[in-house]
Amino acid sequence: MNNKQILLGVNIDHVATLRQARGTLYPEPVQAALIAEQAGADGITAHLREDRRHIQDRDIYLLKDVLHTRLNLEMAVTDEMVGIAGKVRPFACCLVPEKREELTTEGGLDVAGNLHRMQWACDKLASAGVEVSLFIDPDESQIDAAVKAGAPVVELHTGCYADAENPQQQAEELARIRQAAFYAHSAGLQVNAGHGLNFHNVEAICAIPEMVELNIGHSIIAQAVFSGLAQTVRDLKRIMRTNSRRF
Ligand SMILES: CC(=O)[C@@H](O)[C@H](O)COP(=O)(O)O
Ligand SMILES: NCC(=O)COP(=O)(O)O
Repeated sequence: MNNKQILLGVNIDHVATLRQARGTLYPEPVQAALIAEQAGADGITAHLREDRRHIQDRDIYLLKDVLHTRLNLEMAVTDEMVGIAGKVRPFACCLVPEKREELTTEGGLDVAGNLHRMQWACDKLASAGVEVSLFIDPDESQIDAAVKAGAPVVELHTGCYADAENPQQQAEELARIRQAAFYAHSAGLQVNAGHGLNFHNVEAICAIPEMVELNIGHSIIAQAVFSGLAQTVRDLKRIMRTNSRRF
């Protein structure tokens, strides 16, 4: 079992969404990242999408230079993105699926169906000193494939849990995540989770003892509109500390 408090990675994508909406220089995602760190974020996540709809290349290079915690670069498994990661050398890269037409990430990577490509990306990034995380559905076949691909970390996609339409469906999705976390930890993987987590649904995920880190973005930036970013991060960290079962 893990023996530390569960960690919070703050995803700042949607600070950049607000900036890109008008093509202004503000709000500055890098400023948001530093505020989040000072408020207790254990790391900063940023998703450099192929279409650059929010985070820009310059954001990633600046974040790498100024963060005091660590940068988790989310990216698609493409030659371009692996090349950028090799130049930036963030602490970690989380490999995610991308579809140009998607509103947001719609599911986990199909590692099992693209094993050689995933092995290639894991090898390239590991040789650059980057910790690789694979963003996957809470599915044992994908966990097995992540081990074969050589990734040390998986991030379990919590979107179906977050988007559940009723308490029964949410309970079923939570059970899937719990089982996947146990299975992945038993396989020697570090277990993270993310997507769609918020102040109302995060407690049950925090209570999963194998859970090491949660990456949360959209709900933090949304709440920050009302409470401010620093206070929002402090509030969420308090909820996570209270409900964490890591010992
Ligand atoms: C992989 C994931 O769930 C998010 O980290 C991802 O960043 C979502 O994409 P958008 O930030 O573009 O909504
Ligand atoms: N990988 C999940 C993440 O970084 C943030 O996802 P969301 O909280 O913006 O849905």
